[in-house]
Amino acid sequence: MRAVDIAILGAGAVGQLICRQLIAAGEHVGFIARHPHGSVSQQNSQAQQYSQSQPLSFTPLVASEANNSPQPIDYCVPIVATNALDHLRLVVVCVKAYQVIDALLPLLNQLPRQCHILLLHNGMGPHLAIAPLIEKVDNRGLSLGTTSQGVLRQARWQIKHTGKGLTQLGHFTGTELAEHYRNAILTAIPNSEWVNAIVPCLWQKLAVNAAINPLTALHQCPNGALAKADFNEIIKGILDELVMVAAQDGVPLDKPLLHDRIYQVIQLTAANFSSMHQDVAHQRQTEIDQINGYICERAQAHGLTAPINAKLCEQIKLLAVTA
Ligand SMILES: NC(=O)C1=CN([C@@H]2O[C@H](COP(=O)(O)OP(=O)(O)OC[C@H]3O[C@@H](n4cnc5c(N)ncnc54)[C@H](OP(=O)(O)O)[C@@H]3O)[C@@H](O)[C@H]2O)C=CC1
Ligand SMILES: CC(C)(CO)C(=O)C(=O)O
Repeated sequence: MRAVDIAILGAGAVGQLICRQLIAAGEHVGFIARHPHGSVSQQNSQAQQYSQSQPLSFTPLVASEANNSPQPIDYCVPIVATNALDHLRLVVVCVKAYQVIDALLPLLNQLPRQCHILLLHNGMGPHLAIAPLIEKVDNRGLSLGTTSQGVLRQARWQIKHTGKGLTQLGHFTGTELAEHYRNAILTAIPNSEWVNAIVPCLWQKLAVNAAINPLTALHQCPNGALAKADFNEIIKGILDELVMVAAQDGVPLDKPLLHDRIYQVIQLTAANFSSMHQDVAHQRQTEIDQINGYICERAQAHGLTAPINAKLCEQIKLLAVTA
C-alpha cells in the first residue's frame, strides 16, 4: 500500500473539502486531526500510523446526470499520528488564520525536512511568522493559497460543497513544491491555478474580505445589502487604506479593478452571510485580526495608520465582548 504522503492539518469545512478533492483525484491523503476529546492524536508506534480511520460524508456541488439532487458520498480517511509523520511530503494547513501558529509550530520539528507546507486560509499574517522557521531548514518550503470555494460543515465529519470559486496557489519561500504535488493539487481542485506571485493575490482577496466581512457582521446583513449607496464611502475608505499599505509593502494594486471586484463579489454572493457575520452570530472568534487587523499591522510597520480599518477592528471586538 502506498503511504499517505499528503496530510491535511485542520479537518474542518475547507480541510475536508480539499481532502475529498485530493482523494477523488487518486491521492493518498490523511488528516493530522485533533483527537475527538481535544488533544492531538497520539499513537505509540509507526506500525500504528494508519490504525485510525475516520468515516466522513461529502455532498458534492453538482448533481450527476442521472440524479438531480446530489447524494452524499461516504468514505474514510486515515488519521496520521503526530509521531509518525515521516512519509509526509506535503501538509496543507486549513485551520482558521488565528489557529495557524498554534496548530503548526508543535509539528514543524516532527515533519521531515523535505515536507512542504501550504497555508490555505483567509486573511494574512501567519506566513510572516512561519517563513523564518521554514528558511532555517534545508529543503523545507512554504507555499500560500486562497480559495473562494464555498463549503458548509453540517456536522463534525459531514460537509456540503456549496459554491464554486477560484483557488490561487503559489510559492512563498524556501524550496519550491515538487512538480508532482503541484500537479496533484491543480488536478484535484477545480478552477485552481498556480501563480507566479501569490502575495498580490492574497492582498486582493484580503480587500474583498476587509470590505465585506466586518460590515456585514456589524450591520447584521447579508453580503448583498452592502450594494446600497450608504456603504459606498466606507468601502472606498477601507480600500484606499489597504491599497496605500500594500504599496508600502511593495505590492502595487489596481484600485479601480479591486473596487469592481468587491462589488462583483457583493453581487455574486448577495444572499450569503459572510463568515465573520456567522462567527459573530455564533459567538465564535473572528478572523478580524488577520483581515482588517493585518492592514493596521502593516501600516504600523511602515509608520503609517489605517484609522478606518482600525475602527472596524475595535467595533468587531466590542461586538464579541458585548455578545
Ligand atoms: N468555509 C468556507 O466556505 C471557506 C473558508 N475559508 C477560510 O478557510 C479557513 C478555514 O475555514 P473553515 O474550514 O471554514 O474553518 P473550520 O473551523 O471549519 O475548520 C478549522 C479546523 O481546524 C481545526 N483545528 C484548529 N486548531 C487545530 C489544531 N491545533 N490542530 C488540529 N486541528 C485544529 C478545527 O478543529 P475543531 O473543530 O476541533 O476546532 C477545525 O476542524 C479560514 O481561514 C476561512 O476563512 C475560505 C473559503 C471558504
Ligand atoms: C467572499 C466572502 C465575503 C463570501 O461571503 C468570504 O470569503 C467570507 O465570507 O469570508
